[in-house]
Amino acid sequence: MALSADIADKLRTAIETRGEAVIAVSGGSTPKRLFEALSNEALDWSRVTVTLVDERWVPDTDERSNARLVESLLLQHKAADAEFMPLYVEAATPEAGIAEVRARVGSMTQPFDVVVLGMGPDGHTASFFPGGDRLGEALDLSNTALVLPMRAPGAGEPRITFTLRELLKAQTLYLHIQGDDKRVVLDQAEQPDSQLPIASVLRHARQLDIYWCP
Ligand SMILES: O=C1O[C@H](COP(=O)(O)O)[C@@H](O)[C@H](O)[C@H]1O
Repeated sequence: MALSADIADKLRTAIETRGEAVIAVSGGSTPKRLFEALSNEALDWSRVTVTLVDERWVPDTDERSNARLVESLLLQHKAADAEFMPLYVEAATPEAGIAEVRARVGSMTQPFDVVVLGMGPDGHTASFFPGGDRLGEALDLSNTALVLPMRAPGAGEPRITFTLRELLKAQTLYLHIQGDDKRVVLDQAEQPDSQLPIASVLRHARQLDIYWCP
């Protein structure tokens, strides 16, 4: 509830200042209650664009789709008027669809006003997975690509993900995690020699607000 209220404030401020707001959210299981709360926040959702920080390469008819989660829980109630920019396009692989996705995400106002990252128990965030085939590229702060395909042993499907450089540009960056196990992973990531992907966010973020709940 606190994170939802905080995000809503940031979106309202962006709308007052620029006439629009852009938010990139994570998928997975953690954001469900956040999305339900956020979808009931009073603000001019018709001026808000919602996208994802990463996506599993499946259509939104698939239960694993992050877009499906956003559509079913966030783009409801007061937030039903928001515009959604999904990262999946109809192509057999993320490599085949990347040009279309790049054109789509390039049309959004950047930097984003709000980015909400999650974190998996393996220390991945967005689709920056340990052992990912393009992990180095995705975390390289000199890489100007907006999005990249990603494949990793622990990822299940092929993925598409915004790069770290793009996500760190956000006006407000949040990390949203739940449970004692993830708190332990976060503690590990805070060690100076940590190789966990989330450690790159902790090291390089100008500002990061961490929201944790049991
Ligand atoms: O696969 C993904 O996992 C992470 C973490 O998800 P959770 O189920 O542990 O909350 C998520 O942040 C990311 O967006 C998603 O694609």
